Amino acid sequence: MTLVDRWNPIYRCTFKDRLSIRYEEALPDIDIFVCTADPMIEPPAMVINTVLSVMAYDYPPQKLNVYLSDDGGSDLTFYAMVEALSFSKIWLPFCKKFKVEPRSPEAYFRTTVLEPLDDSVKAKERSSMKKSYEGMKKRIETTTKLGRISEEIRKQHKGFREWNSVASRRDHQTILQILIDAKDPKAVDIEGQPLPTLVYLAREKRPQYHHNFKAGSVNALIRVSSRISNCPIILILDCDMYSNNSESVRDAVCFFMDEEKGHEFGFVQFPQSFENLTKNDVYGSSFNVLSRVEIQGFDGNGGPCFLGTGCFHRRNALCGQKYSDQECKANWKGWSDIKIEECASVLEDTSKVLASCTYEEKYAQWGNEVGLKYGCPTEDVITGLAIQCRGWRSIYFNPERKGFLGLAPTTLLQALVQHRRWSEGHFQMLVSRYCPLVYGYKKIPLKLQLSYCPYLLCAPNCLATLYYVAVPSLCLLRGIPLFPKISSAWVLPFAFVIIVHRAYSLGEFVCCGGTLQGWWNEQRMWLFKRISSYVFAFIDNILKLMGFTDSAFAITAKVAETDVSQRHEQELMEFGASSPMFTIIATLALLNAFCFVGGMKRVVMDMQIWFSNPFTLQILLCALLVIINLPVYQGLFLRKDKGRMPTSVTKWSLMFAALACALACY
Ligand SMILES: O=c1ccn([C@@H]2O[C@H](COP(=O)(O)OP(=O)(O)O[C@H]3O[C@H](CO)[C@@H](O)[C@H](O)[C@H]3O)[C@@H](O)[C@H]2O)c(=O)[nH]1
Ligand SMILES: [Mn+2]
Repeated sequence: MTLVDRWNPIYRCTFKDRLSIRYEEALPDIDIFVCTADPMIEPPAMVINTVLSVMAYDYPPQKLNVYLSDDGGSDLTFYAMVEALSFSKIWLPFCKKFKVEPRSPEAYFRTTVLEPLDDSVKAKERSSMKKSYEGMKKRIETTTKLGRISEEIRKQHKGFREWNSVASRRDHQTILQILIDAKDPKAVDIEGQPLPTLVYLAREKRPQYHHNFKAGSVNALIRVSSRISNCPIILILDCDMYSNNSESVRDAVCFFMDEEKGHEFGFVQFPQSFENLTKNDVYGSSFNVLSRVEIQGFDGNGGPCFLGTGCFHRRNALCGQKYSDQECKANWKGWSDIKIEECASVLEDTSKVLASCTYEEKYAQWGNEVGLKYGCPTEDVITGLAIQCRGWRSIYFNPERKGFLGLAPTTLLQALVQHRRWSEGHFQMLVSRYCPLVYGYKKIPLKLQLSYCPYLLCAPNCLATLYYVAVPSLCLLRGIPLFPKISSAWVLPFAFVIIVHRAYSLGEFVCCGGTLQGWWNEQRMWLFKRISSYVFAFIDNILKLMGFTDSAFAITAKVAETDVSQRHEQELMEFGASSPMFTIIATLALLNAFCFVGGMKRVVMDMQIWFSNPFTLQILLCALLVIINLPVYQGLFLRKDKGRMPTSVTKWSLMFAALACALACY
């Protein structure tokens, strides 16, 4: 299915030195959007690390504008931003002086502990910087734990007063605070260098208005930033995706400023990479093959999809402008020069209305033709497709040193819930008017339309998988042969395809930097996703089509309790919670174990050699399922830690599996 992505991969590189020589003065301004939604799931200390890492980009600071959208509307996050504001004054000069990498303080102090420090000046400055950072982190974490802001802190910034009138996180006015205003001559770091603009926004929330999750938040940012800085290039980031490479902005600008083709590019997508993966990646979330093979192929077919984070957009393209050859070519370097003169307090007052609930009622094209699209859990993919259909090309750039690093889920349930959201969004896209084959017809190349399809078809795929994990095994138990004998010539083509396909997948996985065990884990996740996430996504979609439910956005947790993260490091699969998804997984695992035992009994009693036994293939399939499910049996019966399967899941799944087997036998 994904063959179409493997035809014509494109690998890109940039020449940043030439960019500086030719265009250092003409570099475009950049708006950077960071989205956060909940101070408990996404700790403010982590959020500001992302913010600090992008403020410290190796780029003229007066050309950088960093916006944080806080859908949690939390003064705890705002407090962290106030702390970040003062910390940036020492952090940015430090980064530039010693060319520090990565520029998220947390990641820097964690990853470079072992680096030998022969340079004593650096050593001294670094340890004092570390102290300041840890002091700040401590203050933020204590406040977050406390859950409210003390009187003393309140006095630090006028912005805290806004929270006097906040009823709840779902019911409050727009809060907009320009924390650093680059036009203010006093906004400098300790060495007197200018600082990037820093803005905090919590858009208005009212219970009677749908807020459209991340898409709504990005769209509010697009409008607010258009008043404050209006930069031609926008970088969109999730709050956990810190910049791991201080030159990424220059990389992206290299594409947009390309003299021949630059004017055609709508967005430049970097891969999603993660910093918290274990060696063998138990939940198969590394996306190694995806980001090193498949999206490269997407690029070759006409441009990668938009992945929601780590992506540089051309503002015009994102805001609905159609690509037109002459027009765009004529002003490929003419980045808008409208300088905004108003001072921060005026801007704060006049821009608030842009983030209000009622604004989009008046301008209904938002969320439709303009900005990110609403109504789909994978708003990013749909939006990317729409931009491509407006004639823009997109670029995939996967540099040696990763541009951004984020956090992957650390428990099985979170991983499955994330895939449920994704597959639900994808399937929804397939059956909506945004189906690439319909929406993209004659607008984008056929091969690009086809490239989208394998991902969009995930959810309905669950039906075939459900059939193959249950029916052959039950038939084995009952004594109905389904597959040809292994001596039959019919077996050959199937065996050939299966073996070659899996061998190729293994080879590819290892070439992309995975391990053998990692591949095996991915096969298990492949199965689990198909029998749980995709099933629910499929059902949800059907219900939605019939108008019963509405899709939600379950935010992926970014922190785990100590014992959970310990088990994650030991690569123990984390069950822990009771969820219907686990019940399905456990039921099918047990069912196959029962059928395997029953099937073996039959074979032993029949005394037929395996070569001419009609059940050999069924037994093999069943055995394979038992082997791949080993961690499930462990979680059900052997483990004693908190990450084991909850007893209720064990009970129900035993009952269901026994019932199914009983029905099959009699
Ligand atoms: O109401 C909301 C919900 C989420 N977010 C933010 O959206 C981002 C992504 O959410 P997360 O829970 O981390 O979801 P993931 O599954 O990790 O996100 C992936 O998938 C999403 C689409 O499903 C994309 O939007 C993301 O960019 C992509 O990283 C986070 O920064 C959130 O703070 C909001 O701003 N408002
Ligand atoms: Mn995430």
